[in-house]
Amino acid sequence: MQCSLVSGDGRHEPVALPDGVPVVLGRGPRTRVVDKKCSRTQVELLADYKHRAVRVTQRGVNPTSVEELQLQPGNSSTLQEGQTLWLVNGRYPYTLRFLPAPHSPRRSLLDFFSPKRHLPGEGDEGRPPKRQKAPSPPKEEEEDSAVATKLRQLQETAASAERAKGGAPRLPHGAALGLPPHPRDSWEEHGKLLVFTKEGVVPSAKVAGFDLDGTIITTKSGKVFPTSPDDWRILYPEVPQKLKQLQNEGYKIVVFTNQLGISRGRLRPEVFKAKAEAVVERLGVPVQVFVATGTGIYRKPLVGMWEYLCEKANGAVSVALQSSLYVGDAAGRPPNWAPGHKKKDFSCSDRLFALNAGLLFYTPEEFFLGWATAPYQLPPFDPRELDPQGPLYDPPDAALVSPTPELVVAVGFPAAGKSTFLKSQLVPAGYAYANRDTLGSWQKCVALVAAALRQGKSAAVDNTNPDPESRRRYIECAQDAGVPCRCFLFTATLEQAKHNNRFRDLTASGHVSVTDVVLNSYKSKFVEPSLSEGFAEILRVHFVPRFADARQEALYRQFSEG
Ligand SMILES: Nc1ncnc2c1ncn2[C@@H]1O[C@H](COP(=O)(O)OP(=O)(O)OP(=O)(O)O)[C@@H](O)[C@H]1O
Repeated sequence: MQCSLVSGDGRHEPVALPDGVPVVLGRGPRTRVVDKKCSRTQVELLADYKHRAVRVTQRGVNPTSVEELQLQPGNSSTLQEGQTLWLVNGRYPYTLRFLPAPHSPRRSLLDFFSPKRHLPGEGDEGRPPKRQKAPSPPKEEEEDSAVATKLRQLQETAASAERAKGGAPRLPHGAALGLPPHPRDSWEEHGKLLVFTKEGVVPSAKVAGFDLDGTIITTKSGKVFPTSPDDWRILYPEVPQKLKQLQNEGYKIVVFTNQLGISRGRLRPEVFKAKAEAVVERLGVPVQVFVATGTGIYRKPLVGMWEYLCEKANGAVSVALQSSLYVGDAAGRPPNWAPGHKKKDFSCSDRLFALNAGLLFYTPEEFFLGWATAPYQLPPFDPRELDPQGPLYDPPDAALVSPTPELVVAVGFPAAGKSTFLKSQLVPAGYAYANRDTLGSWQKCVALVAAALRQGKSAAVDNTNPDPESRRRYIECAQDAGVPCRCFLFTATLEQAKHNNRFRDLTASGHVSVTDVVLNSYKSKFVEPSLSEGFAEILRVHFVPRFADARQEALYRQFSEG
């Protein structure tokens, strides 16, 4: 199981709350709270997985609240799923997310952000679910930034004007706050990200995001891929009208599109830019377009484009996750998902992008045509479900480290986590370490291991060792030295290894990226290790997630490929 605290105004990534481990939260880079009224150690949170709740203890001077209940310094209360925690002075809302959800291991994040699925246009003019009412407002505030203070005052004035009119407080839209619309069409480039902002785009707390191909447009030719730059048409006649309606309701309209062809040299950036501008022109509403031109953090389903929007391309207006939405056709729908729709979706990356970001998700047919929710499948490996409290290895009564000399031979997929585990568990206990990637050949590994055993030391071999032949060299080494040889079988699956490999590429550890060919070759060569090969014991080593910091965890917990 996994528990995290989700920022209700999307200020930062969810914070993991391990079972029974106190986590202290307050002002600082982790929460991006700069308000001096919030202590750096404002609250202590203690997750209780058994009861799916979190004990909240106020450590700061100013009040933390759970729903309407204001705490005092040193006081505690229990935060349940569905309730809101306000970090200080009725500001900075958070909700809890436990995964997997009860009775539904595959329940999506959408359920946590919107208890009832809610299609815009269904009898309520597309308004988002009602927001929680904040407890008493802050008395006086000091922010590091005068601009942020001014903006917040404007936002609060706009909200109270709405309240005075008797309506529910509306979320800030730049126009209502007096922010000027974007003055002219512009393109910006940030590494593998292109951003187009149409004249008239205004920042807003409510964002309606859309994929481009297969969602807003399709090909005129009927082919899967466009045959020329002008081979496109609007997918459904309802699209422009629906976007106009969203604009009138105060949504900022944003397109997020993957265009890997640009970095692969198959699509010239100028050609794509001209097409994007023509599509926006045809839609007739101001749109901001984010284009991921290569692999990396900007490519959906990773949320780099979304974060860029929230942090750098929405003026100073904070995006409200619960009131925003995302529409895309890569939704993981199986074959025959609706009459006349025989083909399964080519991927699930749009749905996963929304899941990663914590956004409400709709397919184009659900959103533009009002169709019922279609069935879908998520990928077999779900990085959100890894349990940091899970067992490290089986059988649990085995010793991880031997008090007498031995040889440990690893077996597992590339990127299964072998090096990380052996270096953190065995090397600190004095084991010599042999790895073919660094030494250059298996012969050198054998030599290193033999020398260590001769000196009366233990040793560990960190190679994939998929078959008996690759393992036999080391077993014989141990037999020659008269010490036992154990096998550590890393249980991470192919899908997880692929995810780890992408994570390793993104975190720039200096390791050479492993291709799918290499991963699949391990799978085809793999023969389950057996005691009959000469092993004294076989330990099954599980992947128990451990992260250097919350940012690494936030990245790892995202679905990384559709
Ligand atoms: N317990 C863990 N928690 C979180 N991340 C991990 C853990 N173990 C490994 N990783 C990450 O997974 C990626 C792959 O891990 P590692 O390099 O240890 O795998 P490996 O099996 O040694 O790979 P290779 O055989 O290709 O050398 C790395 O980015 C690493 O940081």
